[in-house]
Amino acid sequence: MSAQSIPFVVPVVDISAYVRGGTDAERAATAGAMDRACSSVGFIQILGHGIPDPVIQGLKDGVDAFFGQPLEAKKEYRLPAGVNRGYAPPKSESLSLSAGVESASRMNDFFEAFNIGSQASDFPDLDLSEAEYPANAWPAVDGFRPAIEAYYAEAARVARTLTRIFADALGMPTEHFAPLTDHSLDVMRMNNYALPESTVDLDGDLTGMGEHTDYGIVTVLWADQVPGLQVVGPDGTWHDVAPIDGALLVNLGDIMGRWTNDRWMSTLHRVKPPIINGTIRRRRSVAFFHDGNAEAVVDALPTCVPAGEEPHYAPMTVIENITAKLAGSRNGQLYAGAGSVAARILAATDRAKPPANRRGT
Ligand SMILES: O=C(O)CCC(=O)C(=O)O
Ligand SMILES: [Fe+2]
Repeated sequence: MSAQSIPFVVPVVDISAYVRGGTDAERAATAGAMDRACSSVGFIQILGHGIPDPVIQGLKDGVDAFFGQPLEAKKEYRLPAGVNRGYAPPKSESLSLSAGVESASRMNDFFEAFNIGSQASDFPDLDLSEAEYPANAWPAVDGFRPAIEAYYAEAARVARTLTRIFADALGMPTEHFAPLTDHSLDVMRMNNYALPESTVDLDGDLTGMGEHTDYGIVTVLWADQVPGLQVVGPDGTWHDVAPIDGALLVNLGDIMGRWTNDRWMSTLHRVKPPIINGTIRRRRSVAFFHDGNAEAVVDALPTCVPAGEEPHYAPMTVIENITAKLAGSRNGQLYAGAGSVAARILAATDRAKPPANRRGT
């Protein structure tokens, strides 16, 4: 069967054997399913994550309360460029630049976002840099902080559980990633895709969030079921993806690609929310990026480099990779080192366009 004729499915993996505890055989089955999912699609629907429904409801309510404020109120929570915290208004980022690809219209991603993450003060015993682990800026919105912190703690737990499954799936000791992620640079980005009616220019190059790969180890994504998220499948074309009931989406970031020497790949994705009767259908998502300790060196795992072969990438620290990617998305500097990510975007884009010389067929 050719790659073109394989139907695109995002595999579903139930991780309860690791969340609630299971037998060795159950955990081995989960790790095997994870390996197949990560080697083929790089996006996974996970069930059995154990996040209580009220925590997810609190997250949705908090996101609605924050983004429901007037733009001017939200802008109070804007932090200086380069600080990955606080409010990011629409059109302040261009994700495709992070991946080393020029977008047709720079800084045209219309999502607005609010970011929180791990702070130096969370680790008083370590001498962490405030620049790398900046302090959060909490908005004065009733109930927002406790609700968002409750979900953040759950997402962090799920991300760490995933790294244990990954270690088993890759033939490494289960706790291999623990010392590399004990003060992980984690960021949680709450995304709101909406534009006031009067600002929607349907002739423009309207992008919810430009094509990109995530930067870190793994992303745990809560999203509502409004369509918009698209993922490049093994056939090189874009496919719509929405979470099934009760599931979180999980996708691998570039660091996992480096650790696994491309046995697993960070998967390209973008967001194009539907436009119905001239208005954008509002869509929300919350991405928890688990990126690893800033100074952790990312070098191919020994189980992922066949005997006699060289690793595909030179060692790099977590912070070096994240800094280069953020310079792309935030400051408009093309990340020339994005390598295979840029090549994959260009290939996917080309395939999606009709051939130039085809007319009227
Ligand atoms: O909105 C989504 O579903 C995806 C968001 C995303 O890709 C990101 O924040 O990196
Ligand atoms: Fe993403």
